[in-house]
Amino acid sequence: MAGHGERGRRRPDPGAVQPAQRRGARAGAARAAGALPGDRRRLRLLRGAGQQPPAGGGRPRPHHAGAGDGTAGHLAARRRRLPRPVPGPDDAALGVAAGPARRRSGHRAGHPPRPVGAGEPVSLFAYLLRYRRGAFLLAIAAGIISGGTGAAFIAMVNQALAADGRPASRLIWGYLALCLATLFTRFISQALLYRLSQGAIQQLRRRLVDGILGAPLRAVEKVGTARLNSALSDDVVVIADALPGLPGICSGAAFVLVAIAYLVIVSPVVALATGGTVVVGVLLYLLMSAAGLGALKAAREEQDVLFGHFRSVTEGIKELKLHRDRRYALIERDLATTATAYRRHSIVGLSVYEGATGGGQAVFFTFIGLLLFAFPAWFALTDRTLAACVLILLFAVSSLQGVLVWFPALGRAAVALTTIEERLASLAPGDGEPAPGATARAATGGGFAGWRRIEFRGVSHVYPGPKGEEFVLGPLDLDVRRGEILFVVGSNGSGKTTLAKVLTSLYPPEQGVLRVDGVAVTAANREDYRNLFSAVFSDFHLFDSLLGLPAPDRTAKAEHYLRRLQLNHKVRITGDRFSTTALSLGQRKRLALLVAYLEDRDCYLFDEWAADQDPVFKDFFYRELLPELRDRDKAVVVISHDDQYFHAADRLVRLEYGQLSEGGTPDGPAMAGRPGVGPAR
Ligand SMILES: Nc1ncnc2c1ncn2[C@@H]1O[C@H](COP(=O)(O)OP(=O)(O)OP(=O)(O)O)[C@@H](O)[C@H]1O
Repeated sequence: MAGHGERGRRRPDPGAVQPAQRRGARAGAARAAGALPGDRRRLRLLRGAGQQPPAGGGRPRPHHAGAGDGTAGHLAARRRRLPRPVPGPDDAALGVAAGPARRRSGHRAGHPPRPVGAGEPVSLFAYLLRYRRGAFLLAIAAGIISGGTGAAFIAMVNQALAADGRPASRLIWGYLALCLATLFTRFISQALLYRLSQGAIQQLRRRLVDGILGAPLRAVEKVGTARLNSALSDDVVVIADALPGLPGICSGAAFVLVAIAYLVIVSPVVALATGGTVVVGVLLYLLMSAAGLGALKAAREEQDVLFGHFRSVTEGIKELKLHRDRRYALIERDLATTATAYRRHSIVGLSVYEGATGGGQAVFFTFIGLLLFAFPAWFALTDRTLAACVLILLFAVSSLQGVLVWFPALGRAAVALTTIEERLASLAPGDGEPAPGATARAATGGGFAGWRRIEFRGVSHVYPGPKGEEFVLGPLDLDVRRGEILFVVGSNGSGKTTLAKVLTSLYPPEQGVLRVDGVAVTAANREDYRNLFSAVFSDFHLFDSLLGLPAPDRTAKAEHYLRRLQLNHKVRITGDRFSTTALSLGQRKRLALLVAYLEDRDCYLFDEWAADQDPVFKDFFYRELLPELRDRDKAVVVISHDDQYFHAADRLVRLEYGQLSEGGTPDGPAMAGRPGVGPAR
């Protein structure tokens, strides 16, 4: 889009994103922690079988680190510039806190957690607690009981071993009851936590989708699709991968606690020493894992950069195949550098986590050694007490191992959650942006039925640019009328597409007013206003079905237009689905035009639609299709570089450097000598 239009009106932008910030933002995306293929397969199998990895031996899937995108200050600064939304009734109902990341959502599965500050880590436990406090506490309680019964089970084994002669029937029945209680509570805890965590994942995805759809287009453009895709697909998966660890963590921790409690009965001095050892082990673990978390965050920051390179590989495959040096530079320099940095941070992060886990275990084994070899000399412990203590501690260590092994996955999940919260925070809901679930009245164009004229008065839009410069569209005065074909022409980068986005109110005017028959377009009626338009932008997206179009006679109409657009030999419509969208660019644009026809809105906007059509169809478009729409009393706005068809316009306006030329009279060089181009009517 860069063109000499950029040289247009520039002025310093105090809030402009500076190059350093941009670099930070780019660098501030990432994934960490490379997965071991064997581990992935194993965990998938376990999950498929509805199991969790075995305590102690089970290893969570090492996946990606999640983390802040490394642009905490940048995001925080951006958030500060964004308007603070006013809490809506939905929010109150959902218990959503007012704040930058507050969502308006019809999704009722629990309360979206409060937004967090940039970089503030969000633990999975805290997230689930805020998501469904009651259910989560219940699941934790069941996990604790399950762990507790496990420890009681050990106590009973110990008693049975210590019993002289035949064990009492009370012990046998107690043993059976404990077996059942352990199995039952473990199942309940796991089932509850799986249910809860899957709901939380669904809600997280929904919050992201709602966040994207509820944010102003500019905010979404600024965050960038690569980062949003990475959050939607990758970060959510990282979190999902850590969730199966929760039941085992709860029961394992409970096991250790109950084991210590039992030790109090067996030997208070050993229990006290064990408690002290646990505190030392946990402190050591926390100290070491903090360093690991830092490395995982750094790896997560590399992830978005890496994803950007992957996108270059898939989307730029033709250019890369045709140019050896470019391919070499991308693969061997950019991609390799980022991949190496990502791998280095991941290895450091995961190794430190593993080291922390090993450190915790080492502390325990040292303690067991002390117990075996030093305690008998220091304290009066019988052989039987010593054996009982060692047995309990060995089980406790194995249980602890099962807990600690999940901690790297929890660390990555915390980083991923933080990243998602940061993305959501930078997608603050826009004033007048629709609640994503809203449909009905808006789809009909609502309050503007029977309108005749759209007016721009002093409308402007500013893109912050590099080095504090910016592109300014406007201030513009312009009318768009029904039953009229309006051409918007101008050189590359002069602001035509930007004007189209302002006209459709995808960019609400930053200054000036947009009116329909004298009624100002505001946040309250913006959704109705947008639904006046059918648009085919130059970077249009073609859905593979007639998504959202009313069913009555839809297929018959679609088939009619397929014939008119000469697509009937390529595409069929079954139900509401196109048989294919694997078409040439020109054909895809025709299919997008078909969808626009079926929408049957009052105002049609075509952004360089004909640019990819063959001469015959181009002629058909300008000479037949456009006049037909006008005759159906549609307002038709055509952005075009096809100067040989400018005569098809009823009125033509020219944009240069973001400014409309006087009166919209076509008098530029491209118009010289063209017939049929006249002044504004
Ligand atoms: N998302 C964006 N963020 C920042 N600047 C942008 C963005 N989109 C466009 N611009 C800048 O705004 C100016 C106008 O762009 P626009 O796409 O409106 O031009 P155009 O007239 O449609 O160009 P073309 O004829 O090449 O399609 C350009 O200088 C471009 O660099």
